[in-house]
Amino acid sequence: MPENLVIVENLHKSYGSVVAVDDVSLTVRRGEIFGILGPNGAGKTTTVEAIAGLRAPDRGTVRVAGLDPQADRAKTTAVVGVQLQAAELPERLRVDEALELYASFYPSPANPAELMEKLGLTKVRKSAFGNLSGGQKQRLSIALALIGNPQLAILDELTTGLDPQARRDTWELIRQVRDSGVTIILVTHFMAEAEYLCDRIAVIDAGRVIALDTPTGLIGAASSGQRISFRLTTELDDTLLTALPEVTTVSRDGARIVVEGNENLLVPLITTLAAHHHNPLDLHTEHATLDDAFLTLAPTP
Ligand SMILES: Nc1ncnc2c1ncn2[C@@H]1O[C@H](COP(=O)(O)OP(=O)(O)OP(=O)(O)O)[C@@H](O)[C@H]1O
Repeated sequence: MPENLVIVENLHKSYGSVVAVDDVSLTVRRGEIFGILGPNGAGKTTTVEAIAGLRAPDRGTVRVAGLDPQADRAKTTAVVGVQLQAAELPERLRVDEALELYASFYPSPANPAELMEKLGLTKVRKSAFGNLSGGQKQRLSIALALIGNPQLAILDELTTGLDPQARRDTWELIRQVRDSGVTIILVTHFMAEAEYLCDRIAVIDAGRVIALDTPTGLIGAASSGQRISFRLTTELDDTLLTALPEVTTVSRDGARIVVEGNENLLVPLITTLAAHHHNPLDLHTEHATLDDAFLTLAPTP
């Protein structure tokens, strides 16, 4: 089996005069949770729709398990499960009916009862779609993406609108799905979600991939490292600190002194302060997060 399940090369798609995807290239490895992150309108949904065979690219190539999703539509449908943004079902359709209906579209579907059990839907199997909670609707949409026994599941804006507990539960579910052997592409706006779940992330902005790395790699590449703040009751000569090779900036935030620098900042900072009889109070260290990296990579205009 090839290691790369999805290969996208130089994908381009316009809607009239709007360039949705300008030039996207990426590969998704078998067995990973691959995140696609980007601001509104960046081209994320169009990219995953092209991978699923739901959009014909204007230019470029897409391969999923060696198939061309446009030319091999039927075969691709059997390989890719899609949970797209705001998927709505008829209000009165019951959970078990929805799964049985979707199962009938696939050549070798999963067993609906087993899937309901796995996704915690057994209790609500006789409930109508319209009566489900947000979290239950989301779990049903994941179940529908998995009913065809896909190799690849595409999940778009999976946890939007869910409360923190339901979001956490969904994250655990996604990990279980991956551990059962399904490769996952996750489109998300939530940095914490991408940081927690994804093995690698492509950051897309204005139709192009502007960064592609592990969450840790992205954070390291885009941030200056560490930020430490504290108060002093003594007067500080900033040059004491700016002279340290680990320090990049020294600034003030009200009464607090804020020092930014690399990951090794803490020890030289404290020893230098102590050597000059400064006693830092209320000291906080902050590490950069994916949020910081994202704002550096794709700042809002
Ligand atoms: N069917 C369509 N017809 C015309 N323009 C479209 C269509 N679908 C998307 N667009 C435009 O293409 C651009 C990219 O849209 P796309 O939905 O791929 O971005 P996105 O990154 O998924 O955005 P969001 O995070 O807001 O869902 C946007 O400017 C959008 O308005």
